[in-house]
Amino acid sequence: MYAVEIALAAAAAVLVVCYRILRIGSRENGLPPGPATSPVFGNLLQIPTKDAYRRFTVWAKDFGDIYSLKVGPGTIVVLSSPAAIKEVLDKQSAYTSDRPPMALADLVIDGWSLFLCRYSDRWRQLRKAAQNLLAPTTVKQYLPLQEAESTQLQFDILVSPDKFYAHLNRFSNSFVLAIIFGKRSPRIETPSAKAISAVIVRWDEFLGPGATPPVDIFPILQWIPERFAPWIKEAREIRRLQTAMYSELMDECQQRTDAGDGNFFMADVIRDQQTHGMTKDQMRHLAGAIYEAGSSTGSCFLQGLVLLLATYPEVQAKAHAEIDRVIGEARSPVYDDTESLPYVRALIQEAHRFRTLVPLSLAHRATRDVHYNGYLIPEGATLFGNIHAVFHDPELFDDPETFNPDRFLLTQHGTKPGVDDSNLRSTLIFGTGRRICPGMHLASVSAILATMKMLWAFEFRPPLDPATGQAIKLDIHANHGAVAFCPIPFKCDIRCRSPARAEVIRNAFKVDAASTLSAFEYNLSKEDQEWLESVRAG
Ligand code: HEM
Repeated sequence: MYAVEIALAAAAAVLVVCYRILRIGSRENGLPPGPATSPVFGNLLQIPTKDAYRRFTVWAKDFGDIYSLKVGPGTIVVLSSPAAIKEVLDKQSAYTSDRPPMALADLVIDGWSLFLCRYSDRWRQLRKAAQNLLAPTTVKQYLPLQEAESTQLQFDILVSPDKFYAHLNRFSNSFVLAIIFGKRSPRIETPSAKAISAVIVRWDEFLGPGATPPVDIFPILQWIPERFAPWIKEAREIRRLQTAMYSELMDECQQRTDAGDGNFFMADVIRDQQTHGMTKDQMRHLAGAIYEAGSSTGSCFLQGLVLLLATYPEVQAKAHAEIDRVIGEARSPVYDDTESLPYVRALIQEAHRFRTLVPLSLAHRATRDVHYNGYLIPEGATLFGNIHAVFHDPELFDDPETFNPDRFLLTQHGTKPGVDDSNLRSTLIFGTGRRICPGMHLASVSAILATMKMLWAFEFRPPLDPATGQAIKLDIHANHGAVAFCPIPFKCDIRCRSPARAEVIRNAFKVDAASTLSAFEYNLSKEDQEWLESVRAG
């Protein structure tokens, strides 16, 4: 009899445990609606590891501007309208500015990456230091260097148009490297720049969805023995490579600072080490994170822009016409021309809308219960501001799948005339609340300079099929990258618009840009030096 009671109690206990396990992944009461869940996994298996933002936007159509996804025991809340994003991520940013924990990423950066850092005193410390580099007033000082680097961009594309994709990488990386570490990379083959890019690609892949097991959702996965967990080996290797390359750059900065040289960010950070209260390792992380966040975003945007220009010749023709009318052929555009080129500005806004660079922004995390429209966003929930869904909402934008810069000439945010756009802001592409991109001023200047100069100089066409002579259709939606939406390398038929323009570019690169650029040509390789001497003398 006694044995039967024990057996019944054990069976009941097993049932309760099974019930509890199977309840994992179910949507709790009060959460916003969302797609049906499966036991244990919730919606985890429905979230694609590639281009998840597309599925997120489809779900926004099905479930509205706030919906939830269950990933195991965790909750994701996706906000897909300007009002929801403003209310939750901007206005309540005191409670929605954390980042989700990333145990595996921390094996690489020890929690010291500005863009992945938890909302904490550490983040405030990093952000304050970054502000010194990226505040609008400081950014103005970089204008001569940005002008000169974009002149080199014109020169590089003129000389080897087939390598335009790599030239855009160099342009973006070199400039950010120069303002942080006081050292530019003059060629796409510059050895240090190549090494840094390779590590950044590896790190980006490591952070990509599906690249590593979801240990933050199912902590039990952390106990997988290291010999069966290649991702741990990869984390250690990335950490080793990052440490080696940033330490080398930091050591150079230290030597220059000691020698009284150093009109660049890391020199200031080293000089003010006491004020910033950071160790050498932490300074290295600060510099590395800003470099990683700032270099590839710029090139991804410009590569996407070239893709769009080649695909939409009628848009390109309008931009050319405006530039020709305002600037003419005798000189290349400069930053001060921006105000006189409304169509080019609209083109940049539309490129950001159409190919939203960071479609889901970066994940935020709620640090306390937050409410929106009667729904609960529980403490600990991961939050995504689905910028892509906003920019592709047919209620807001006329024919959103058409690339049409004119919409930004019609209304401030490109929305349909008469639509309430009071919750939109032009900086939405740069994220939200206290975590908004600190590099946005720098990025905006780089984008307009490079766009004006490329349009003035070149015509971009789809590549020709060597066998048929016919234009090859470009895929404007093919992309790679874990966070930023970057076009997969593609070919483009690029031609200088006239011999007179080619001459202006050559002179500007050899004469005007040389003195500005050479101030950042530090400790160059022999090959880099020889190349610079030959192109400047030539
Ligand atoms: C077109 C270019 C760029 C775009 C579209 C962009 C977009 C973004 C977005 C969406 C975020 C996430 C904001 C959030 O969590 O709500 C972000 C964060 C960040 N961006 Fe940018 N960015 C660009 C260029 C840059 C540049 C040039 C730099 C620096 C040189 C930079 C540095 C950062 C940093 C450090 C963060 C992390 C901020 C934090 O977590 O507090 N970005 N960016």
